[in-house]
Amino acid sequence: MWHQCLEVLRDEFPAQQFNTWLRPLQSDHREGQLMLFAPNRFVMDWVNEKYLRRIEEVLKDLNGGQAPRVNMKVGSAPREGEPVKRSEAPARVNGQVQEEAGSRVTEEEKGVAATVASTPSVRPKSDTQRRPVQVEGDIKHQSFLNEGFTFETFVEGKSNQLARAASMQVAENPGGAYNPLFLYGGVGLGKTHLMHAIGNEIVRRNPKAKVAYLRSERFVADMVKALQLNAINEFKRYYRSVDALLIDDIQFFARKERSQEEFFHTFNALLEGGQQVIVTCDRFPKEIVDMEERLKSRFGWGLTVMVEPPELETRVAILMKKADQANVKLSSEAAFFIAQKIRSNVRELEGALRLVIANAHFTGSEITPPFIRESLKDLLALHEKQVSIDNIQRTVAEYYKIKVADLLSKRRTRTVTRPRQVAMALSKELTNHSLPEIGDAFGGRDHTTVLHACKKIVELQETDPGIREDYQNFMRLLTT
Ligand SMILES: Nc1ncnc2c1ncn2[C@@H]1O[C@H](COP(=O)(O)OP(=O)(O)OP(=O)(O)O)[C@@H](O)[C@H]1O
Repeated sequence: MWHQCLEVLRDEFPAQQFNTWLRPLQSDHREGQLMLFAPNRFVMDWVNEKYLRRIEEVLKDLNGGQAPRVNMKVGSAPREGEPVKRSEAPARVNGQVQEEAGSRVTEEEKGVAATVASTPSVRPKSDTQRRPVQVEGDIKHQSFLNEGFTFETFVEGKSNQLARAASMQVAENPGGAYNPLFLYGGVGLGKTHLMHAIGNEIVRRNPKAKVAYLRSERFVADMVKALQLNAINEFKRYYRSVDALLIDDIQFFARKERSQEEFFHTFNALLEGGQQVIVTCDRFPKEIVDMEERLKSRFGWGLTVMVEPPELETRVAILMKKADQANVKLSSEAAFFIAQKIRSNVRELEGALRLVIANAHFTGSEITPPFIRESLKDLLALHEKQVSIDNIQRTVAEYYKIKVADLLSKRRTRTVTRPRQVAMALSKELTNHSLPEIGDAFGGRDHTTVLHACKKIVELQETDPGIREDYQNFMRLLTT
């Protein structure tokens, strides 16, 4: 019955919502009671609040008007014949992990140390006001939280609602239920902003809290330096002494084996001590290549949330807010015009607004759509040249003489699946969208389906000259 219920809900809710909240639920039906298992508390609370009523209604319909009792729990469903038990609570980590000599520092790690060490401190991404975080310990470097990156300055929209809510929860209860918090998504979408917002909020609530923010390069550089100076114990002590460790752009640890190992132990020690860990990454943990499995799986213990590209209304709201912060009057017509043209990410959106404001300032002009068009001429020309998933779908459908709707449909006949896989592989190669975003754009498919399609097409290009030729044709059609 739960599977039937899911089928009904799948048609009712947008794919993103369905995949985030409903699909991960597992069920166990016994003695007139349906137990739903959520992967973590956050999902459970959200489903309880937003979807449970509808779930009960659907179940009632499916059950001939009689509603089964529905309860929710954190954990996973017991297998056939197994008693119901609470599981999934992260197995506690042994803080006293045996730290053998382990991996050696790679040449790449040494290279990072050479470049990062020459910078005096961790540089925040923006030049706005910055505040040193209280840090102690023997490693004397500064780490900064950007004071301008707060929850108040973060504009909420559908695309970041969940990430914002989760971040807020962590800020209110660091080291609590959502540890670690893993924020992921494409470039310039606000992950760093949210991470700083959490740090700022933790310090606001508890001025004594020790919060360390750093990009992963800094961690690598500090570690290499500590090893060179025979000060690895100080390094460990420092990183393990913080109340919250915020590490930005963790994908940078790929191939840096010694850093991964060191981070793994730090991570375990912090979780064990009830200290909060927050990590950002440009992709879903399982998709990070050249990263140890044990580290990737540990990322998934707390809460993993995606920040998506903002939809039009959110882009407009962000522009209005940024203009307001800069004390510039921006009409909603002008904001709408920019938001419609710049769809890639918030950083570019901000850049475009800055350019328009500077131009208006120098020329004394009013910010109108024609003025914006002129100011952003070069940027817009570049955007128009970029390949979109939409464009890829249209081109592929036309080439194979099928409909775009077929590519997005659930149909699994060969005439449709192969073109669909080709279109997915092209989307991965030619656009900046992540695997989950591409999956979404193909009728709400899972990111693993996209990954499989990409691998399949690489394989086929080796073995099937027809596919190889098609793929090369598409590359030509789409990029010239
Ligand atoms: N929802 C939002 N409201 C207000 N500002 C935002 C929002 N999202 C992003 N920004 C702004 O966009 C800029 C880029 O955001 P940020 O640096 O946090 O992106 P990111 O996801 O960490 O990118 P990267 O992956 O490149 O590190 C920042 O100036 C940030 O303030």
